[in-house]
Amino acid sequence: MTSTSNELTVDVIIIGGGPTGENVADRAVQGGLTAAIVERELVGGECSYWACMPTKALLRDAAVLRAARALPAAGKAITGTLDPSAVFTRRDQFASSWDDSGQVEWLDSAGITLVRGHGRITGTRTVTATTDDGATTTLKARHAVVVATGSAALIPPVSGLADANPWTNREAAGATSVPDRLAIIGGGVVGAEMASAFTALGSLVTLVSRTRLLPSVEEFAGEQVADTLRENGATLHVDVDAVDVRRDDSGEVHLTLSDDTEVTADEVLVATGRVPNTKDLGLEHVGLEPGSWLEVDDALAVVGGDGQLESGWLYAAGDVNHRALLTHHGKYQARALGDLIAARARGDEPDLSKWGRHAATADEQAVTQVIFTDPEVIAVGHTAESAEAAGIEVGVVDFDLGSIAGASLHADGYTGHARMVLDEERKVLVGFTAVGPDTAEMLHAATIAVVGEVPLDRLWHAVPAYPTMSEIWLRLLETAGRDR
Ligand SMILES: Cc1cc2nc3c(=O)[nH]c(=O)nc-3n(C[C@H](O)[C@H](O)[C@H](O)COP(=O)(O)OP(=O)(O)OC[C@H]3O[C@@H](n4cnc5c(N)ncnc54)[C@H](O)[C@@H]3O)c2cc1C
Ligand SMILES: NC(=O)c1ccc[n+]([C@@H]2O[C@H](COP(=O)([O-])OP(=O)(O)OC[C@H]3O[C@@H](n4cnc5c(N)ncnc54)[C@H](O)[C@@H]3O)[C@@H](O)[C@H]2O)c1
Repeated sequence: MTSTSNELTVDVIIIGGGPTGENVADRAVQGGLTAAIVERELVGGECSYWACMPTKALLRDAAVLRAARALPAAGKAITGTLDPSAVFTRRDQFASSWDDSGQVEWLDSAGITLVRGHGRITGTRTVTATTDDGATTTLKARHAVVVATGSAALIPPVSGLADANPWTNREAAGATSVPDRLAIIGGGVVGAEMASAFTALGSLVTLVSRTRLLPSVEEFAGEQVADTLRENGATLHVDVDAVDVRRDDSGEVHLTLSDDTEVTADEVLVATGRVPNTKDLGLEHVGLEPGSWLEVDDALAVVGGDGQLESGWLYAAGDVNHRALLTHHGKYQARALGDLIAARARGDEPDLSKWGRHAATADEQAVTQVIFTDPEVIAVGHTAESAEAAGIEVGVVDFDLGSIAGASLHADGYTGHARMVLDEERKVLVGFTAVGPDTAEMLHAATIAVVGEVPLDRLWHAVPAYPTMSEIWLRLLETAGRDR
């Protein structure tokens, strides 16, 4: 059988049909351009099938159960335990049973062309997509090529680990049974969320972390999550590395830690960060290093290379540019970039000023994140430490979230904490972090305050309703003092 080869010319080619790629294409089409997405696996990307959605579905039932158990009468009404198979069934729905036909329908309805296959840059404004059976499509872009190929789990060079058949986020998100004993290497967001999920599902979890738990957020938040994990039966080894991992003939996995502790488990999950999906992308054709994160300028145009990129036709958005490895930030970049490519195609100058239409300023000043652990962590903008490092005149204001009337109504024994980080010179909020059950939906108020650079004296006029947990804002302001 001979393989087929096709040719296609469009205005914009997007390699990678994850949330970022889909949104770049959508905005470009809305801007009057034609767009084609090249996707080698499932349209919808890591987020839809092996990351955000399925993992949050694994966590949700346990969160509801906990909330009910925190109230005496509701708690009494709960007579059973969590049924993992029912959790997995609902998770399957949220991963669309790993079938992307719904997303493909959406692409059709949005007027975006889908080309199945592995995309490689083969020249200036040229991408070749190759399917598993060797069929190729050569795509030419009139205006731009966007790399939105995302990231994959990093398997660190720990002796024996790669041969021990470790789980990555894919096996954890798609688990069909609950291991009796689960070892997790990595105490970042994936490690902490999956420790919460599998502890609730019934695994005996042992988490090994090189750093304190959740090192990217304020220390108090990681500490409360660590305390809760321990209370729920997990074992945490912090400030140690896994140095050796072996799976024996019986299927058990044995980990040796840098402090000589031995851990035995049924499965080991690697959650030690991400690598960019750029290894086999043809980057060498434009003088870039295969396997590297793609560095971009303010317009999200890829910088470096051997001179072929000078006319600014190659862009990178989402995880692959390493600005903020979060779906909502990838989509935010995508909206700015799709509009920017359309503007440049019309001959218009993009608006790259701070907070301008085509600038992804929030990636630098207001990254938002909800960590769906037990309890949840919410964060926007700076931590006290990162504000200090950025040369800001830092003011830190803390308050006990559990002492807010709304929180004590929400759950008996509610425990939580909140911090605002102030720029004392400009008298604005530059960061906010809180930890506590059911805080996720409280994040956006903080985001608006940070992005809007709302002066502190105006924030006093944003009156939180009584008795809600949002009264934390009033208490933080009172603690800061009106004449600060
Ligand atoms: C366990 C886990 C949980 C997470 N939870 C959250 C969360 O709750 N909230 C949140 O905001 N973020 C979360 N994230 C992060 C989030 O998943 C990523 O930030 C997001 O998926 C990035 O989107 P993207 O479009 O840039 O890349 P991806 O979603 O990785 O999509 C890239 C697409 O490109 C395709 N591709 C790659 N190379 C090629 C090629 N050469 N040719 C053709 N196609 C290619 C891939 O098949 C994929 O479909 C989580 C991550 C993990 C690992
Ligand atoms: N709710 C969410 O928003 C959400 C959920 C999951 C993942 N994500 C995103 O996915 C990305 C990847 O998450 P992640 O947890 O894999 O990475 P991460 O960078 O957040 O954490 C990795 C952790 O592993 C540790 N580590 C690295 N090598 C190690 C080793 N050899 N031994 C022991 N520990 C080691 C690091 O010190 C770090 O604490 C994050 O950037 C995160 O933003 C977001």
